[in-house]
Amino acid sequence: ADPNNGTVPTPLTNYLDTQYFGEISIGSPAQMFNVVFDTGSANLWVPSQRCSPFSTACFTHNRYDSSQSHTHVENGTGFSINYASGTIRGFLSEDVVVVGGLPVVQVFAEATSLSAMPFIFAKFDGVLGMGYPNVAIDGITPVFDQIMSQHILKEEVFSIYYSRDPKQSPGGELLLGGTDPNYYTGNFNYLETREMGKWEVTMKGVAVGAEMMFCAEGCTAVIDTGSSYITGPASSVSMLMKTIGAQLDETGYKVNCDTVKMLPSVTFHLGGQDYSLTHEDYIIWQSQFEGDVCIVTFRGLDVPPPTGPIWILGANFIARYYTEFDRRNNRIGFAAAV
Ligand SMILES: CCN(C(=O)c1cnc(C)nc1NCc1ccco1)[C@H]1CCCNC1
Repeated sequence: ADPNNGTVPTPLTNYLDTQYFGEISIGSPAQMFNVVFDTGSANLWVPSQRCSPFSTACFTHNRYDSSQSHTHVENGTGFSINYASGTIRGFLSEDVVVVGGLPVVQVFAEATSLSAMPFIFAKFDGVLGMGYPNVAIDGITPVFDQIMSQHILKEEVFSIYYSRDPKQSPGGELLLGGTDPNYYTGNFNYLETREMGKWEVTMKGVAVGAEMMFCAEGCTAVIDTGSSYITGPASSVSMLMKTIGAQLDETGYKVNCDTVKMLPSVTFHLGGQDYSLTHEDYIIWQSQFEGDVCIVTFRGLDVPPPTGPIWILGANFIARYYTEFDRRNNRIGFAAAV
């Protein structure tokens, strides 16, 4: 009998409340990798043993060596993926991938070049896309679709918990097949995904304090478990930051730590519900030797049409609102995280 009754948990590591990743294995014998479970993309990639020695981001991470795996199947098709934040190039391979103890035969990309920015800062090795198949590059069937076709999950959903306390262990949980009552309270509120095949919803407004400031006529919000921050159109975010007195420097927005307690909440109107973040949720307070630094976890990002303009709700939002991604009903559920 299945001890997890049709659900499969994977504990996640929380790195500074900005990177959350879990362990998978690829190949036989198992080669271990830390990956981000990313609803903002739909492909699996890990660094390759064959990556160029000049790719700093490559040799500082675990690399897949196909010559050491007797279940490896050659493919060789070219692969490249461009995130707003960086580029990955490589080629396709097939091997046994194990997620939460579940083996699937999976086509994935061996990355032979990773842009130094941002991947030299990555504590994870690769990315496991949890997006829909129609956004998968090279038309590859994503890992979660492979798992669904095994008909072992109680429900065709997966849920994500991100801890806000860097000292808490585990720092989060991916649960395939259901939701985990240990990590949320109250009921779920559901939103239909806006467009088939993307983890995005229609947002009805963004308020600062009690005042509606953006997206009053409606806009798109992507729920991206692989993004650290909340991003919005650069002009809107810069107005929002001015309202809370934040200054932009080369690493992002910061506020004077003395003002943090008085900062207003920022509220996202989604599906008839208000999802508010307080300063506890959107400020990362770092004590550094030259004094405390208070980072605002919002970033300006202009995504070009037709995809943009969009808001991206990332880890800081998910840490406050436990999120269920429902492939059966094409909807996203939010509940208050514990
Ligand atoms: C993974 C690539 N992503 C990042 O935003 C990103 C980049 N570089 C670093 C160093 N970290 C990132 N995310 C850390 C993280 C883990 C969980 C929450 O945030 C995005 C690209 C767009 C699709 N969605 C994912």
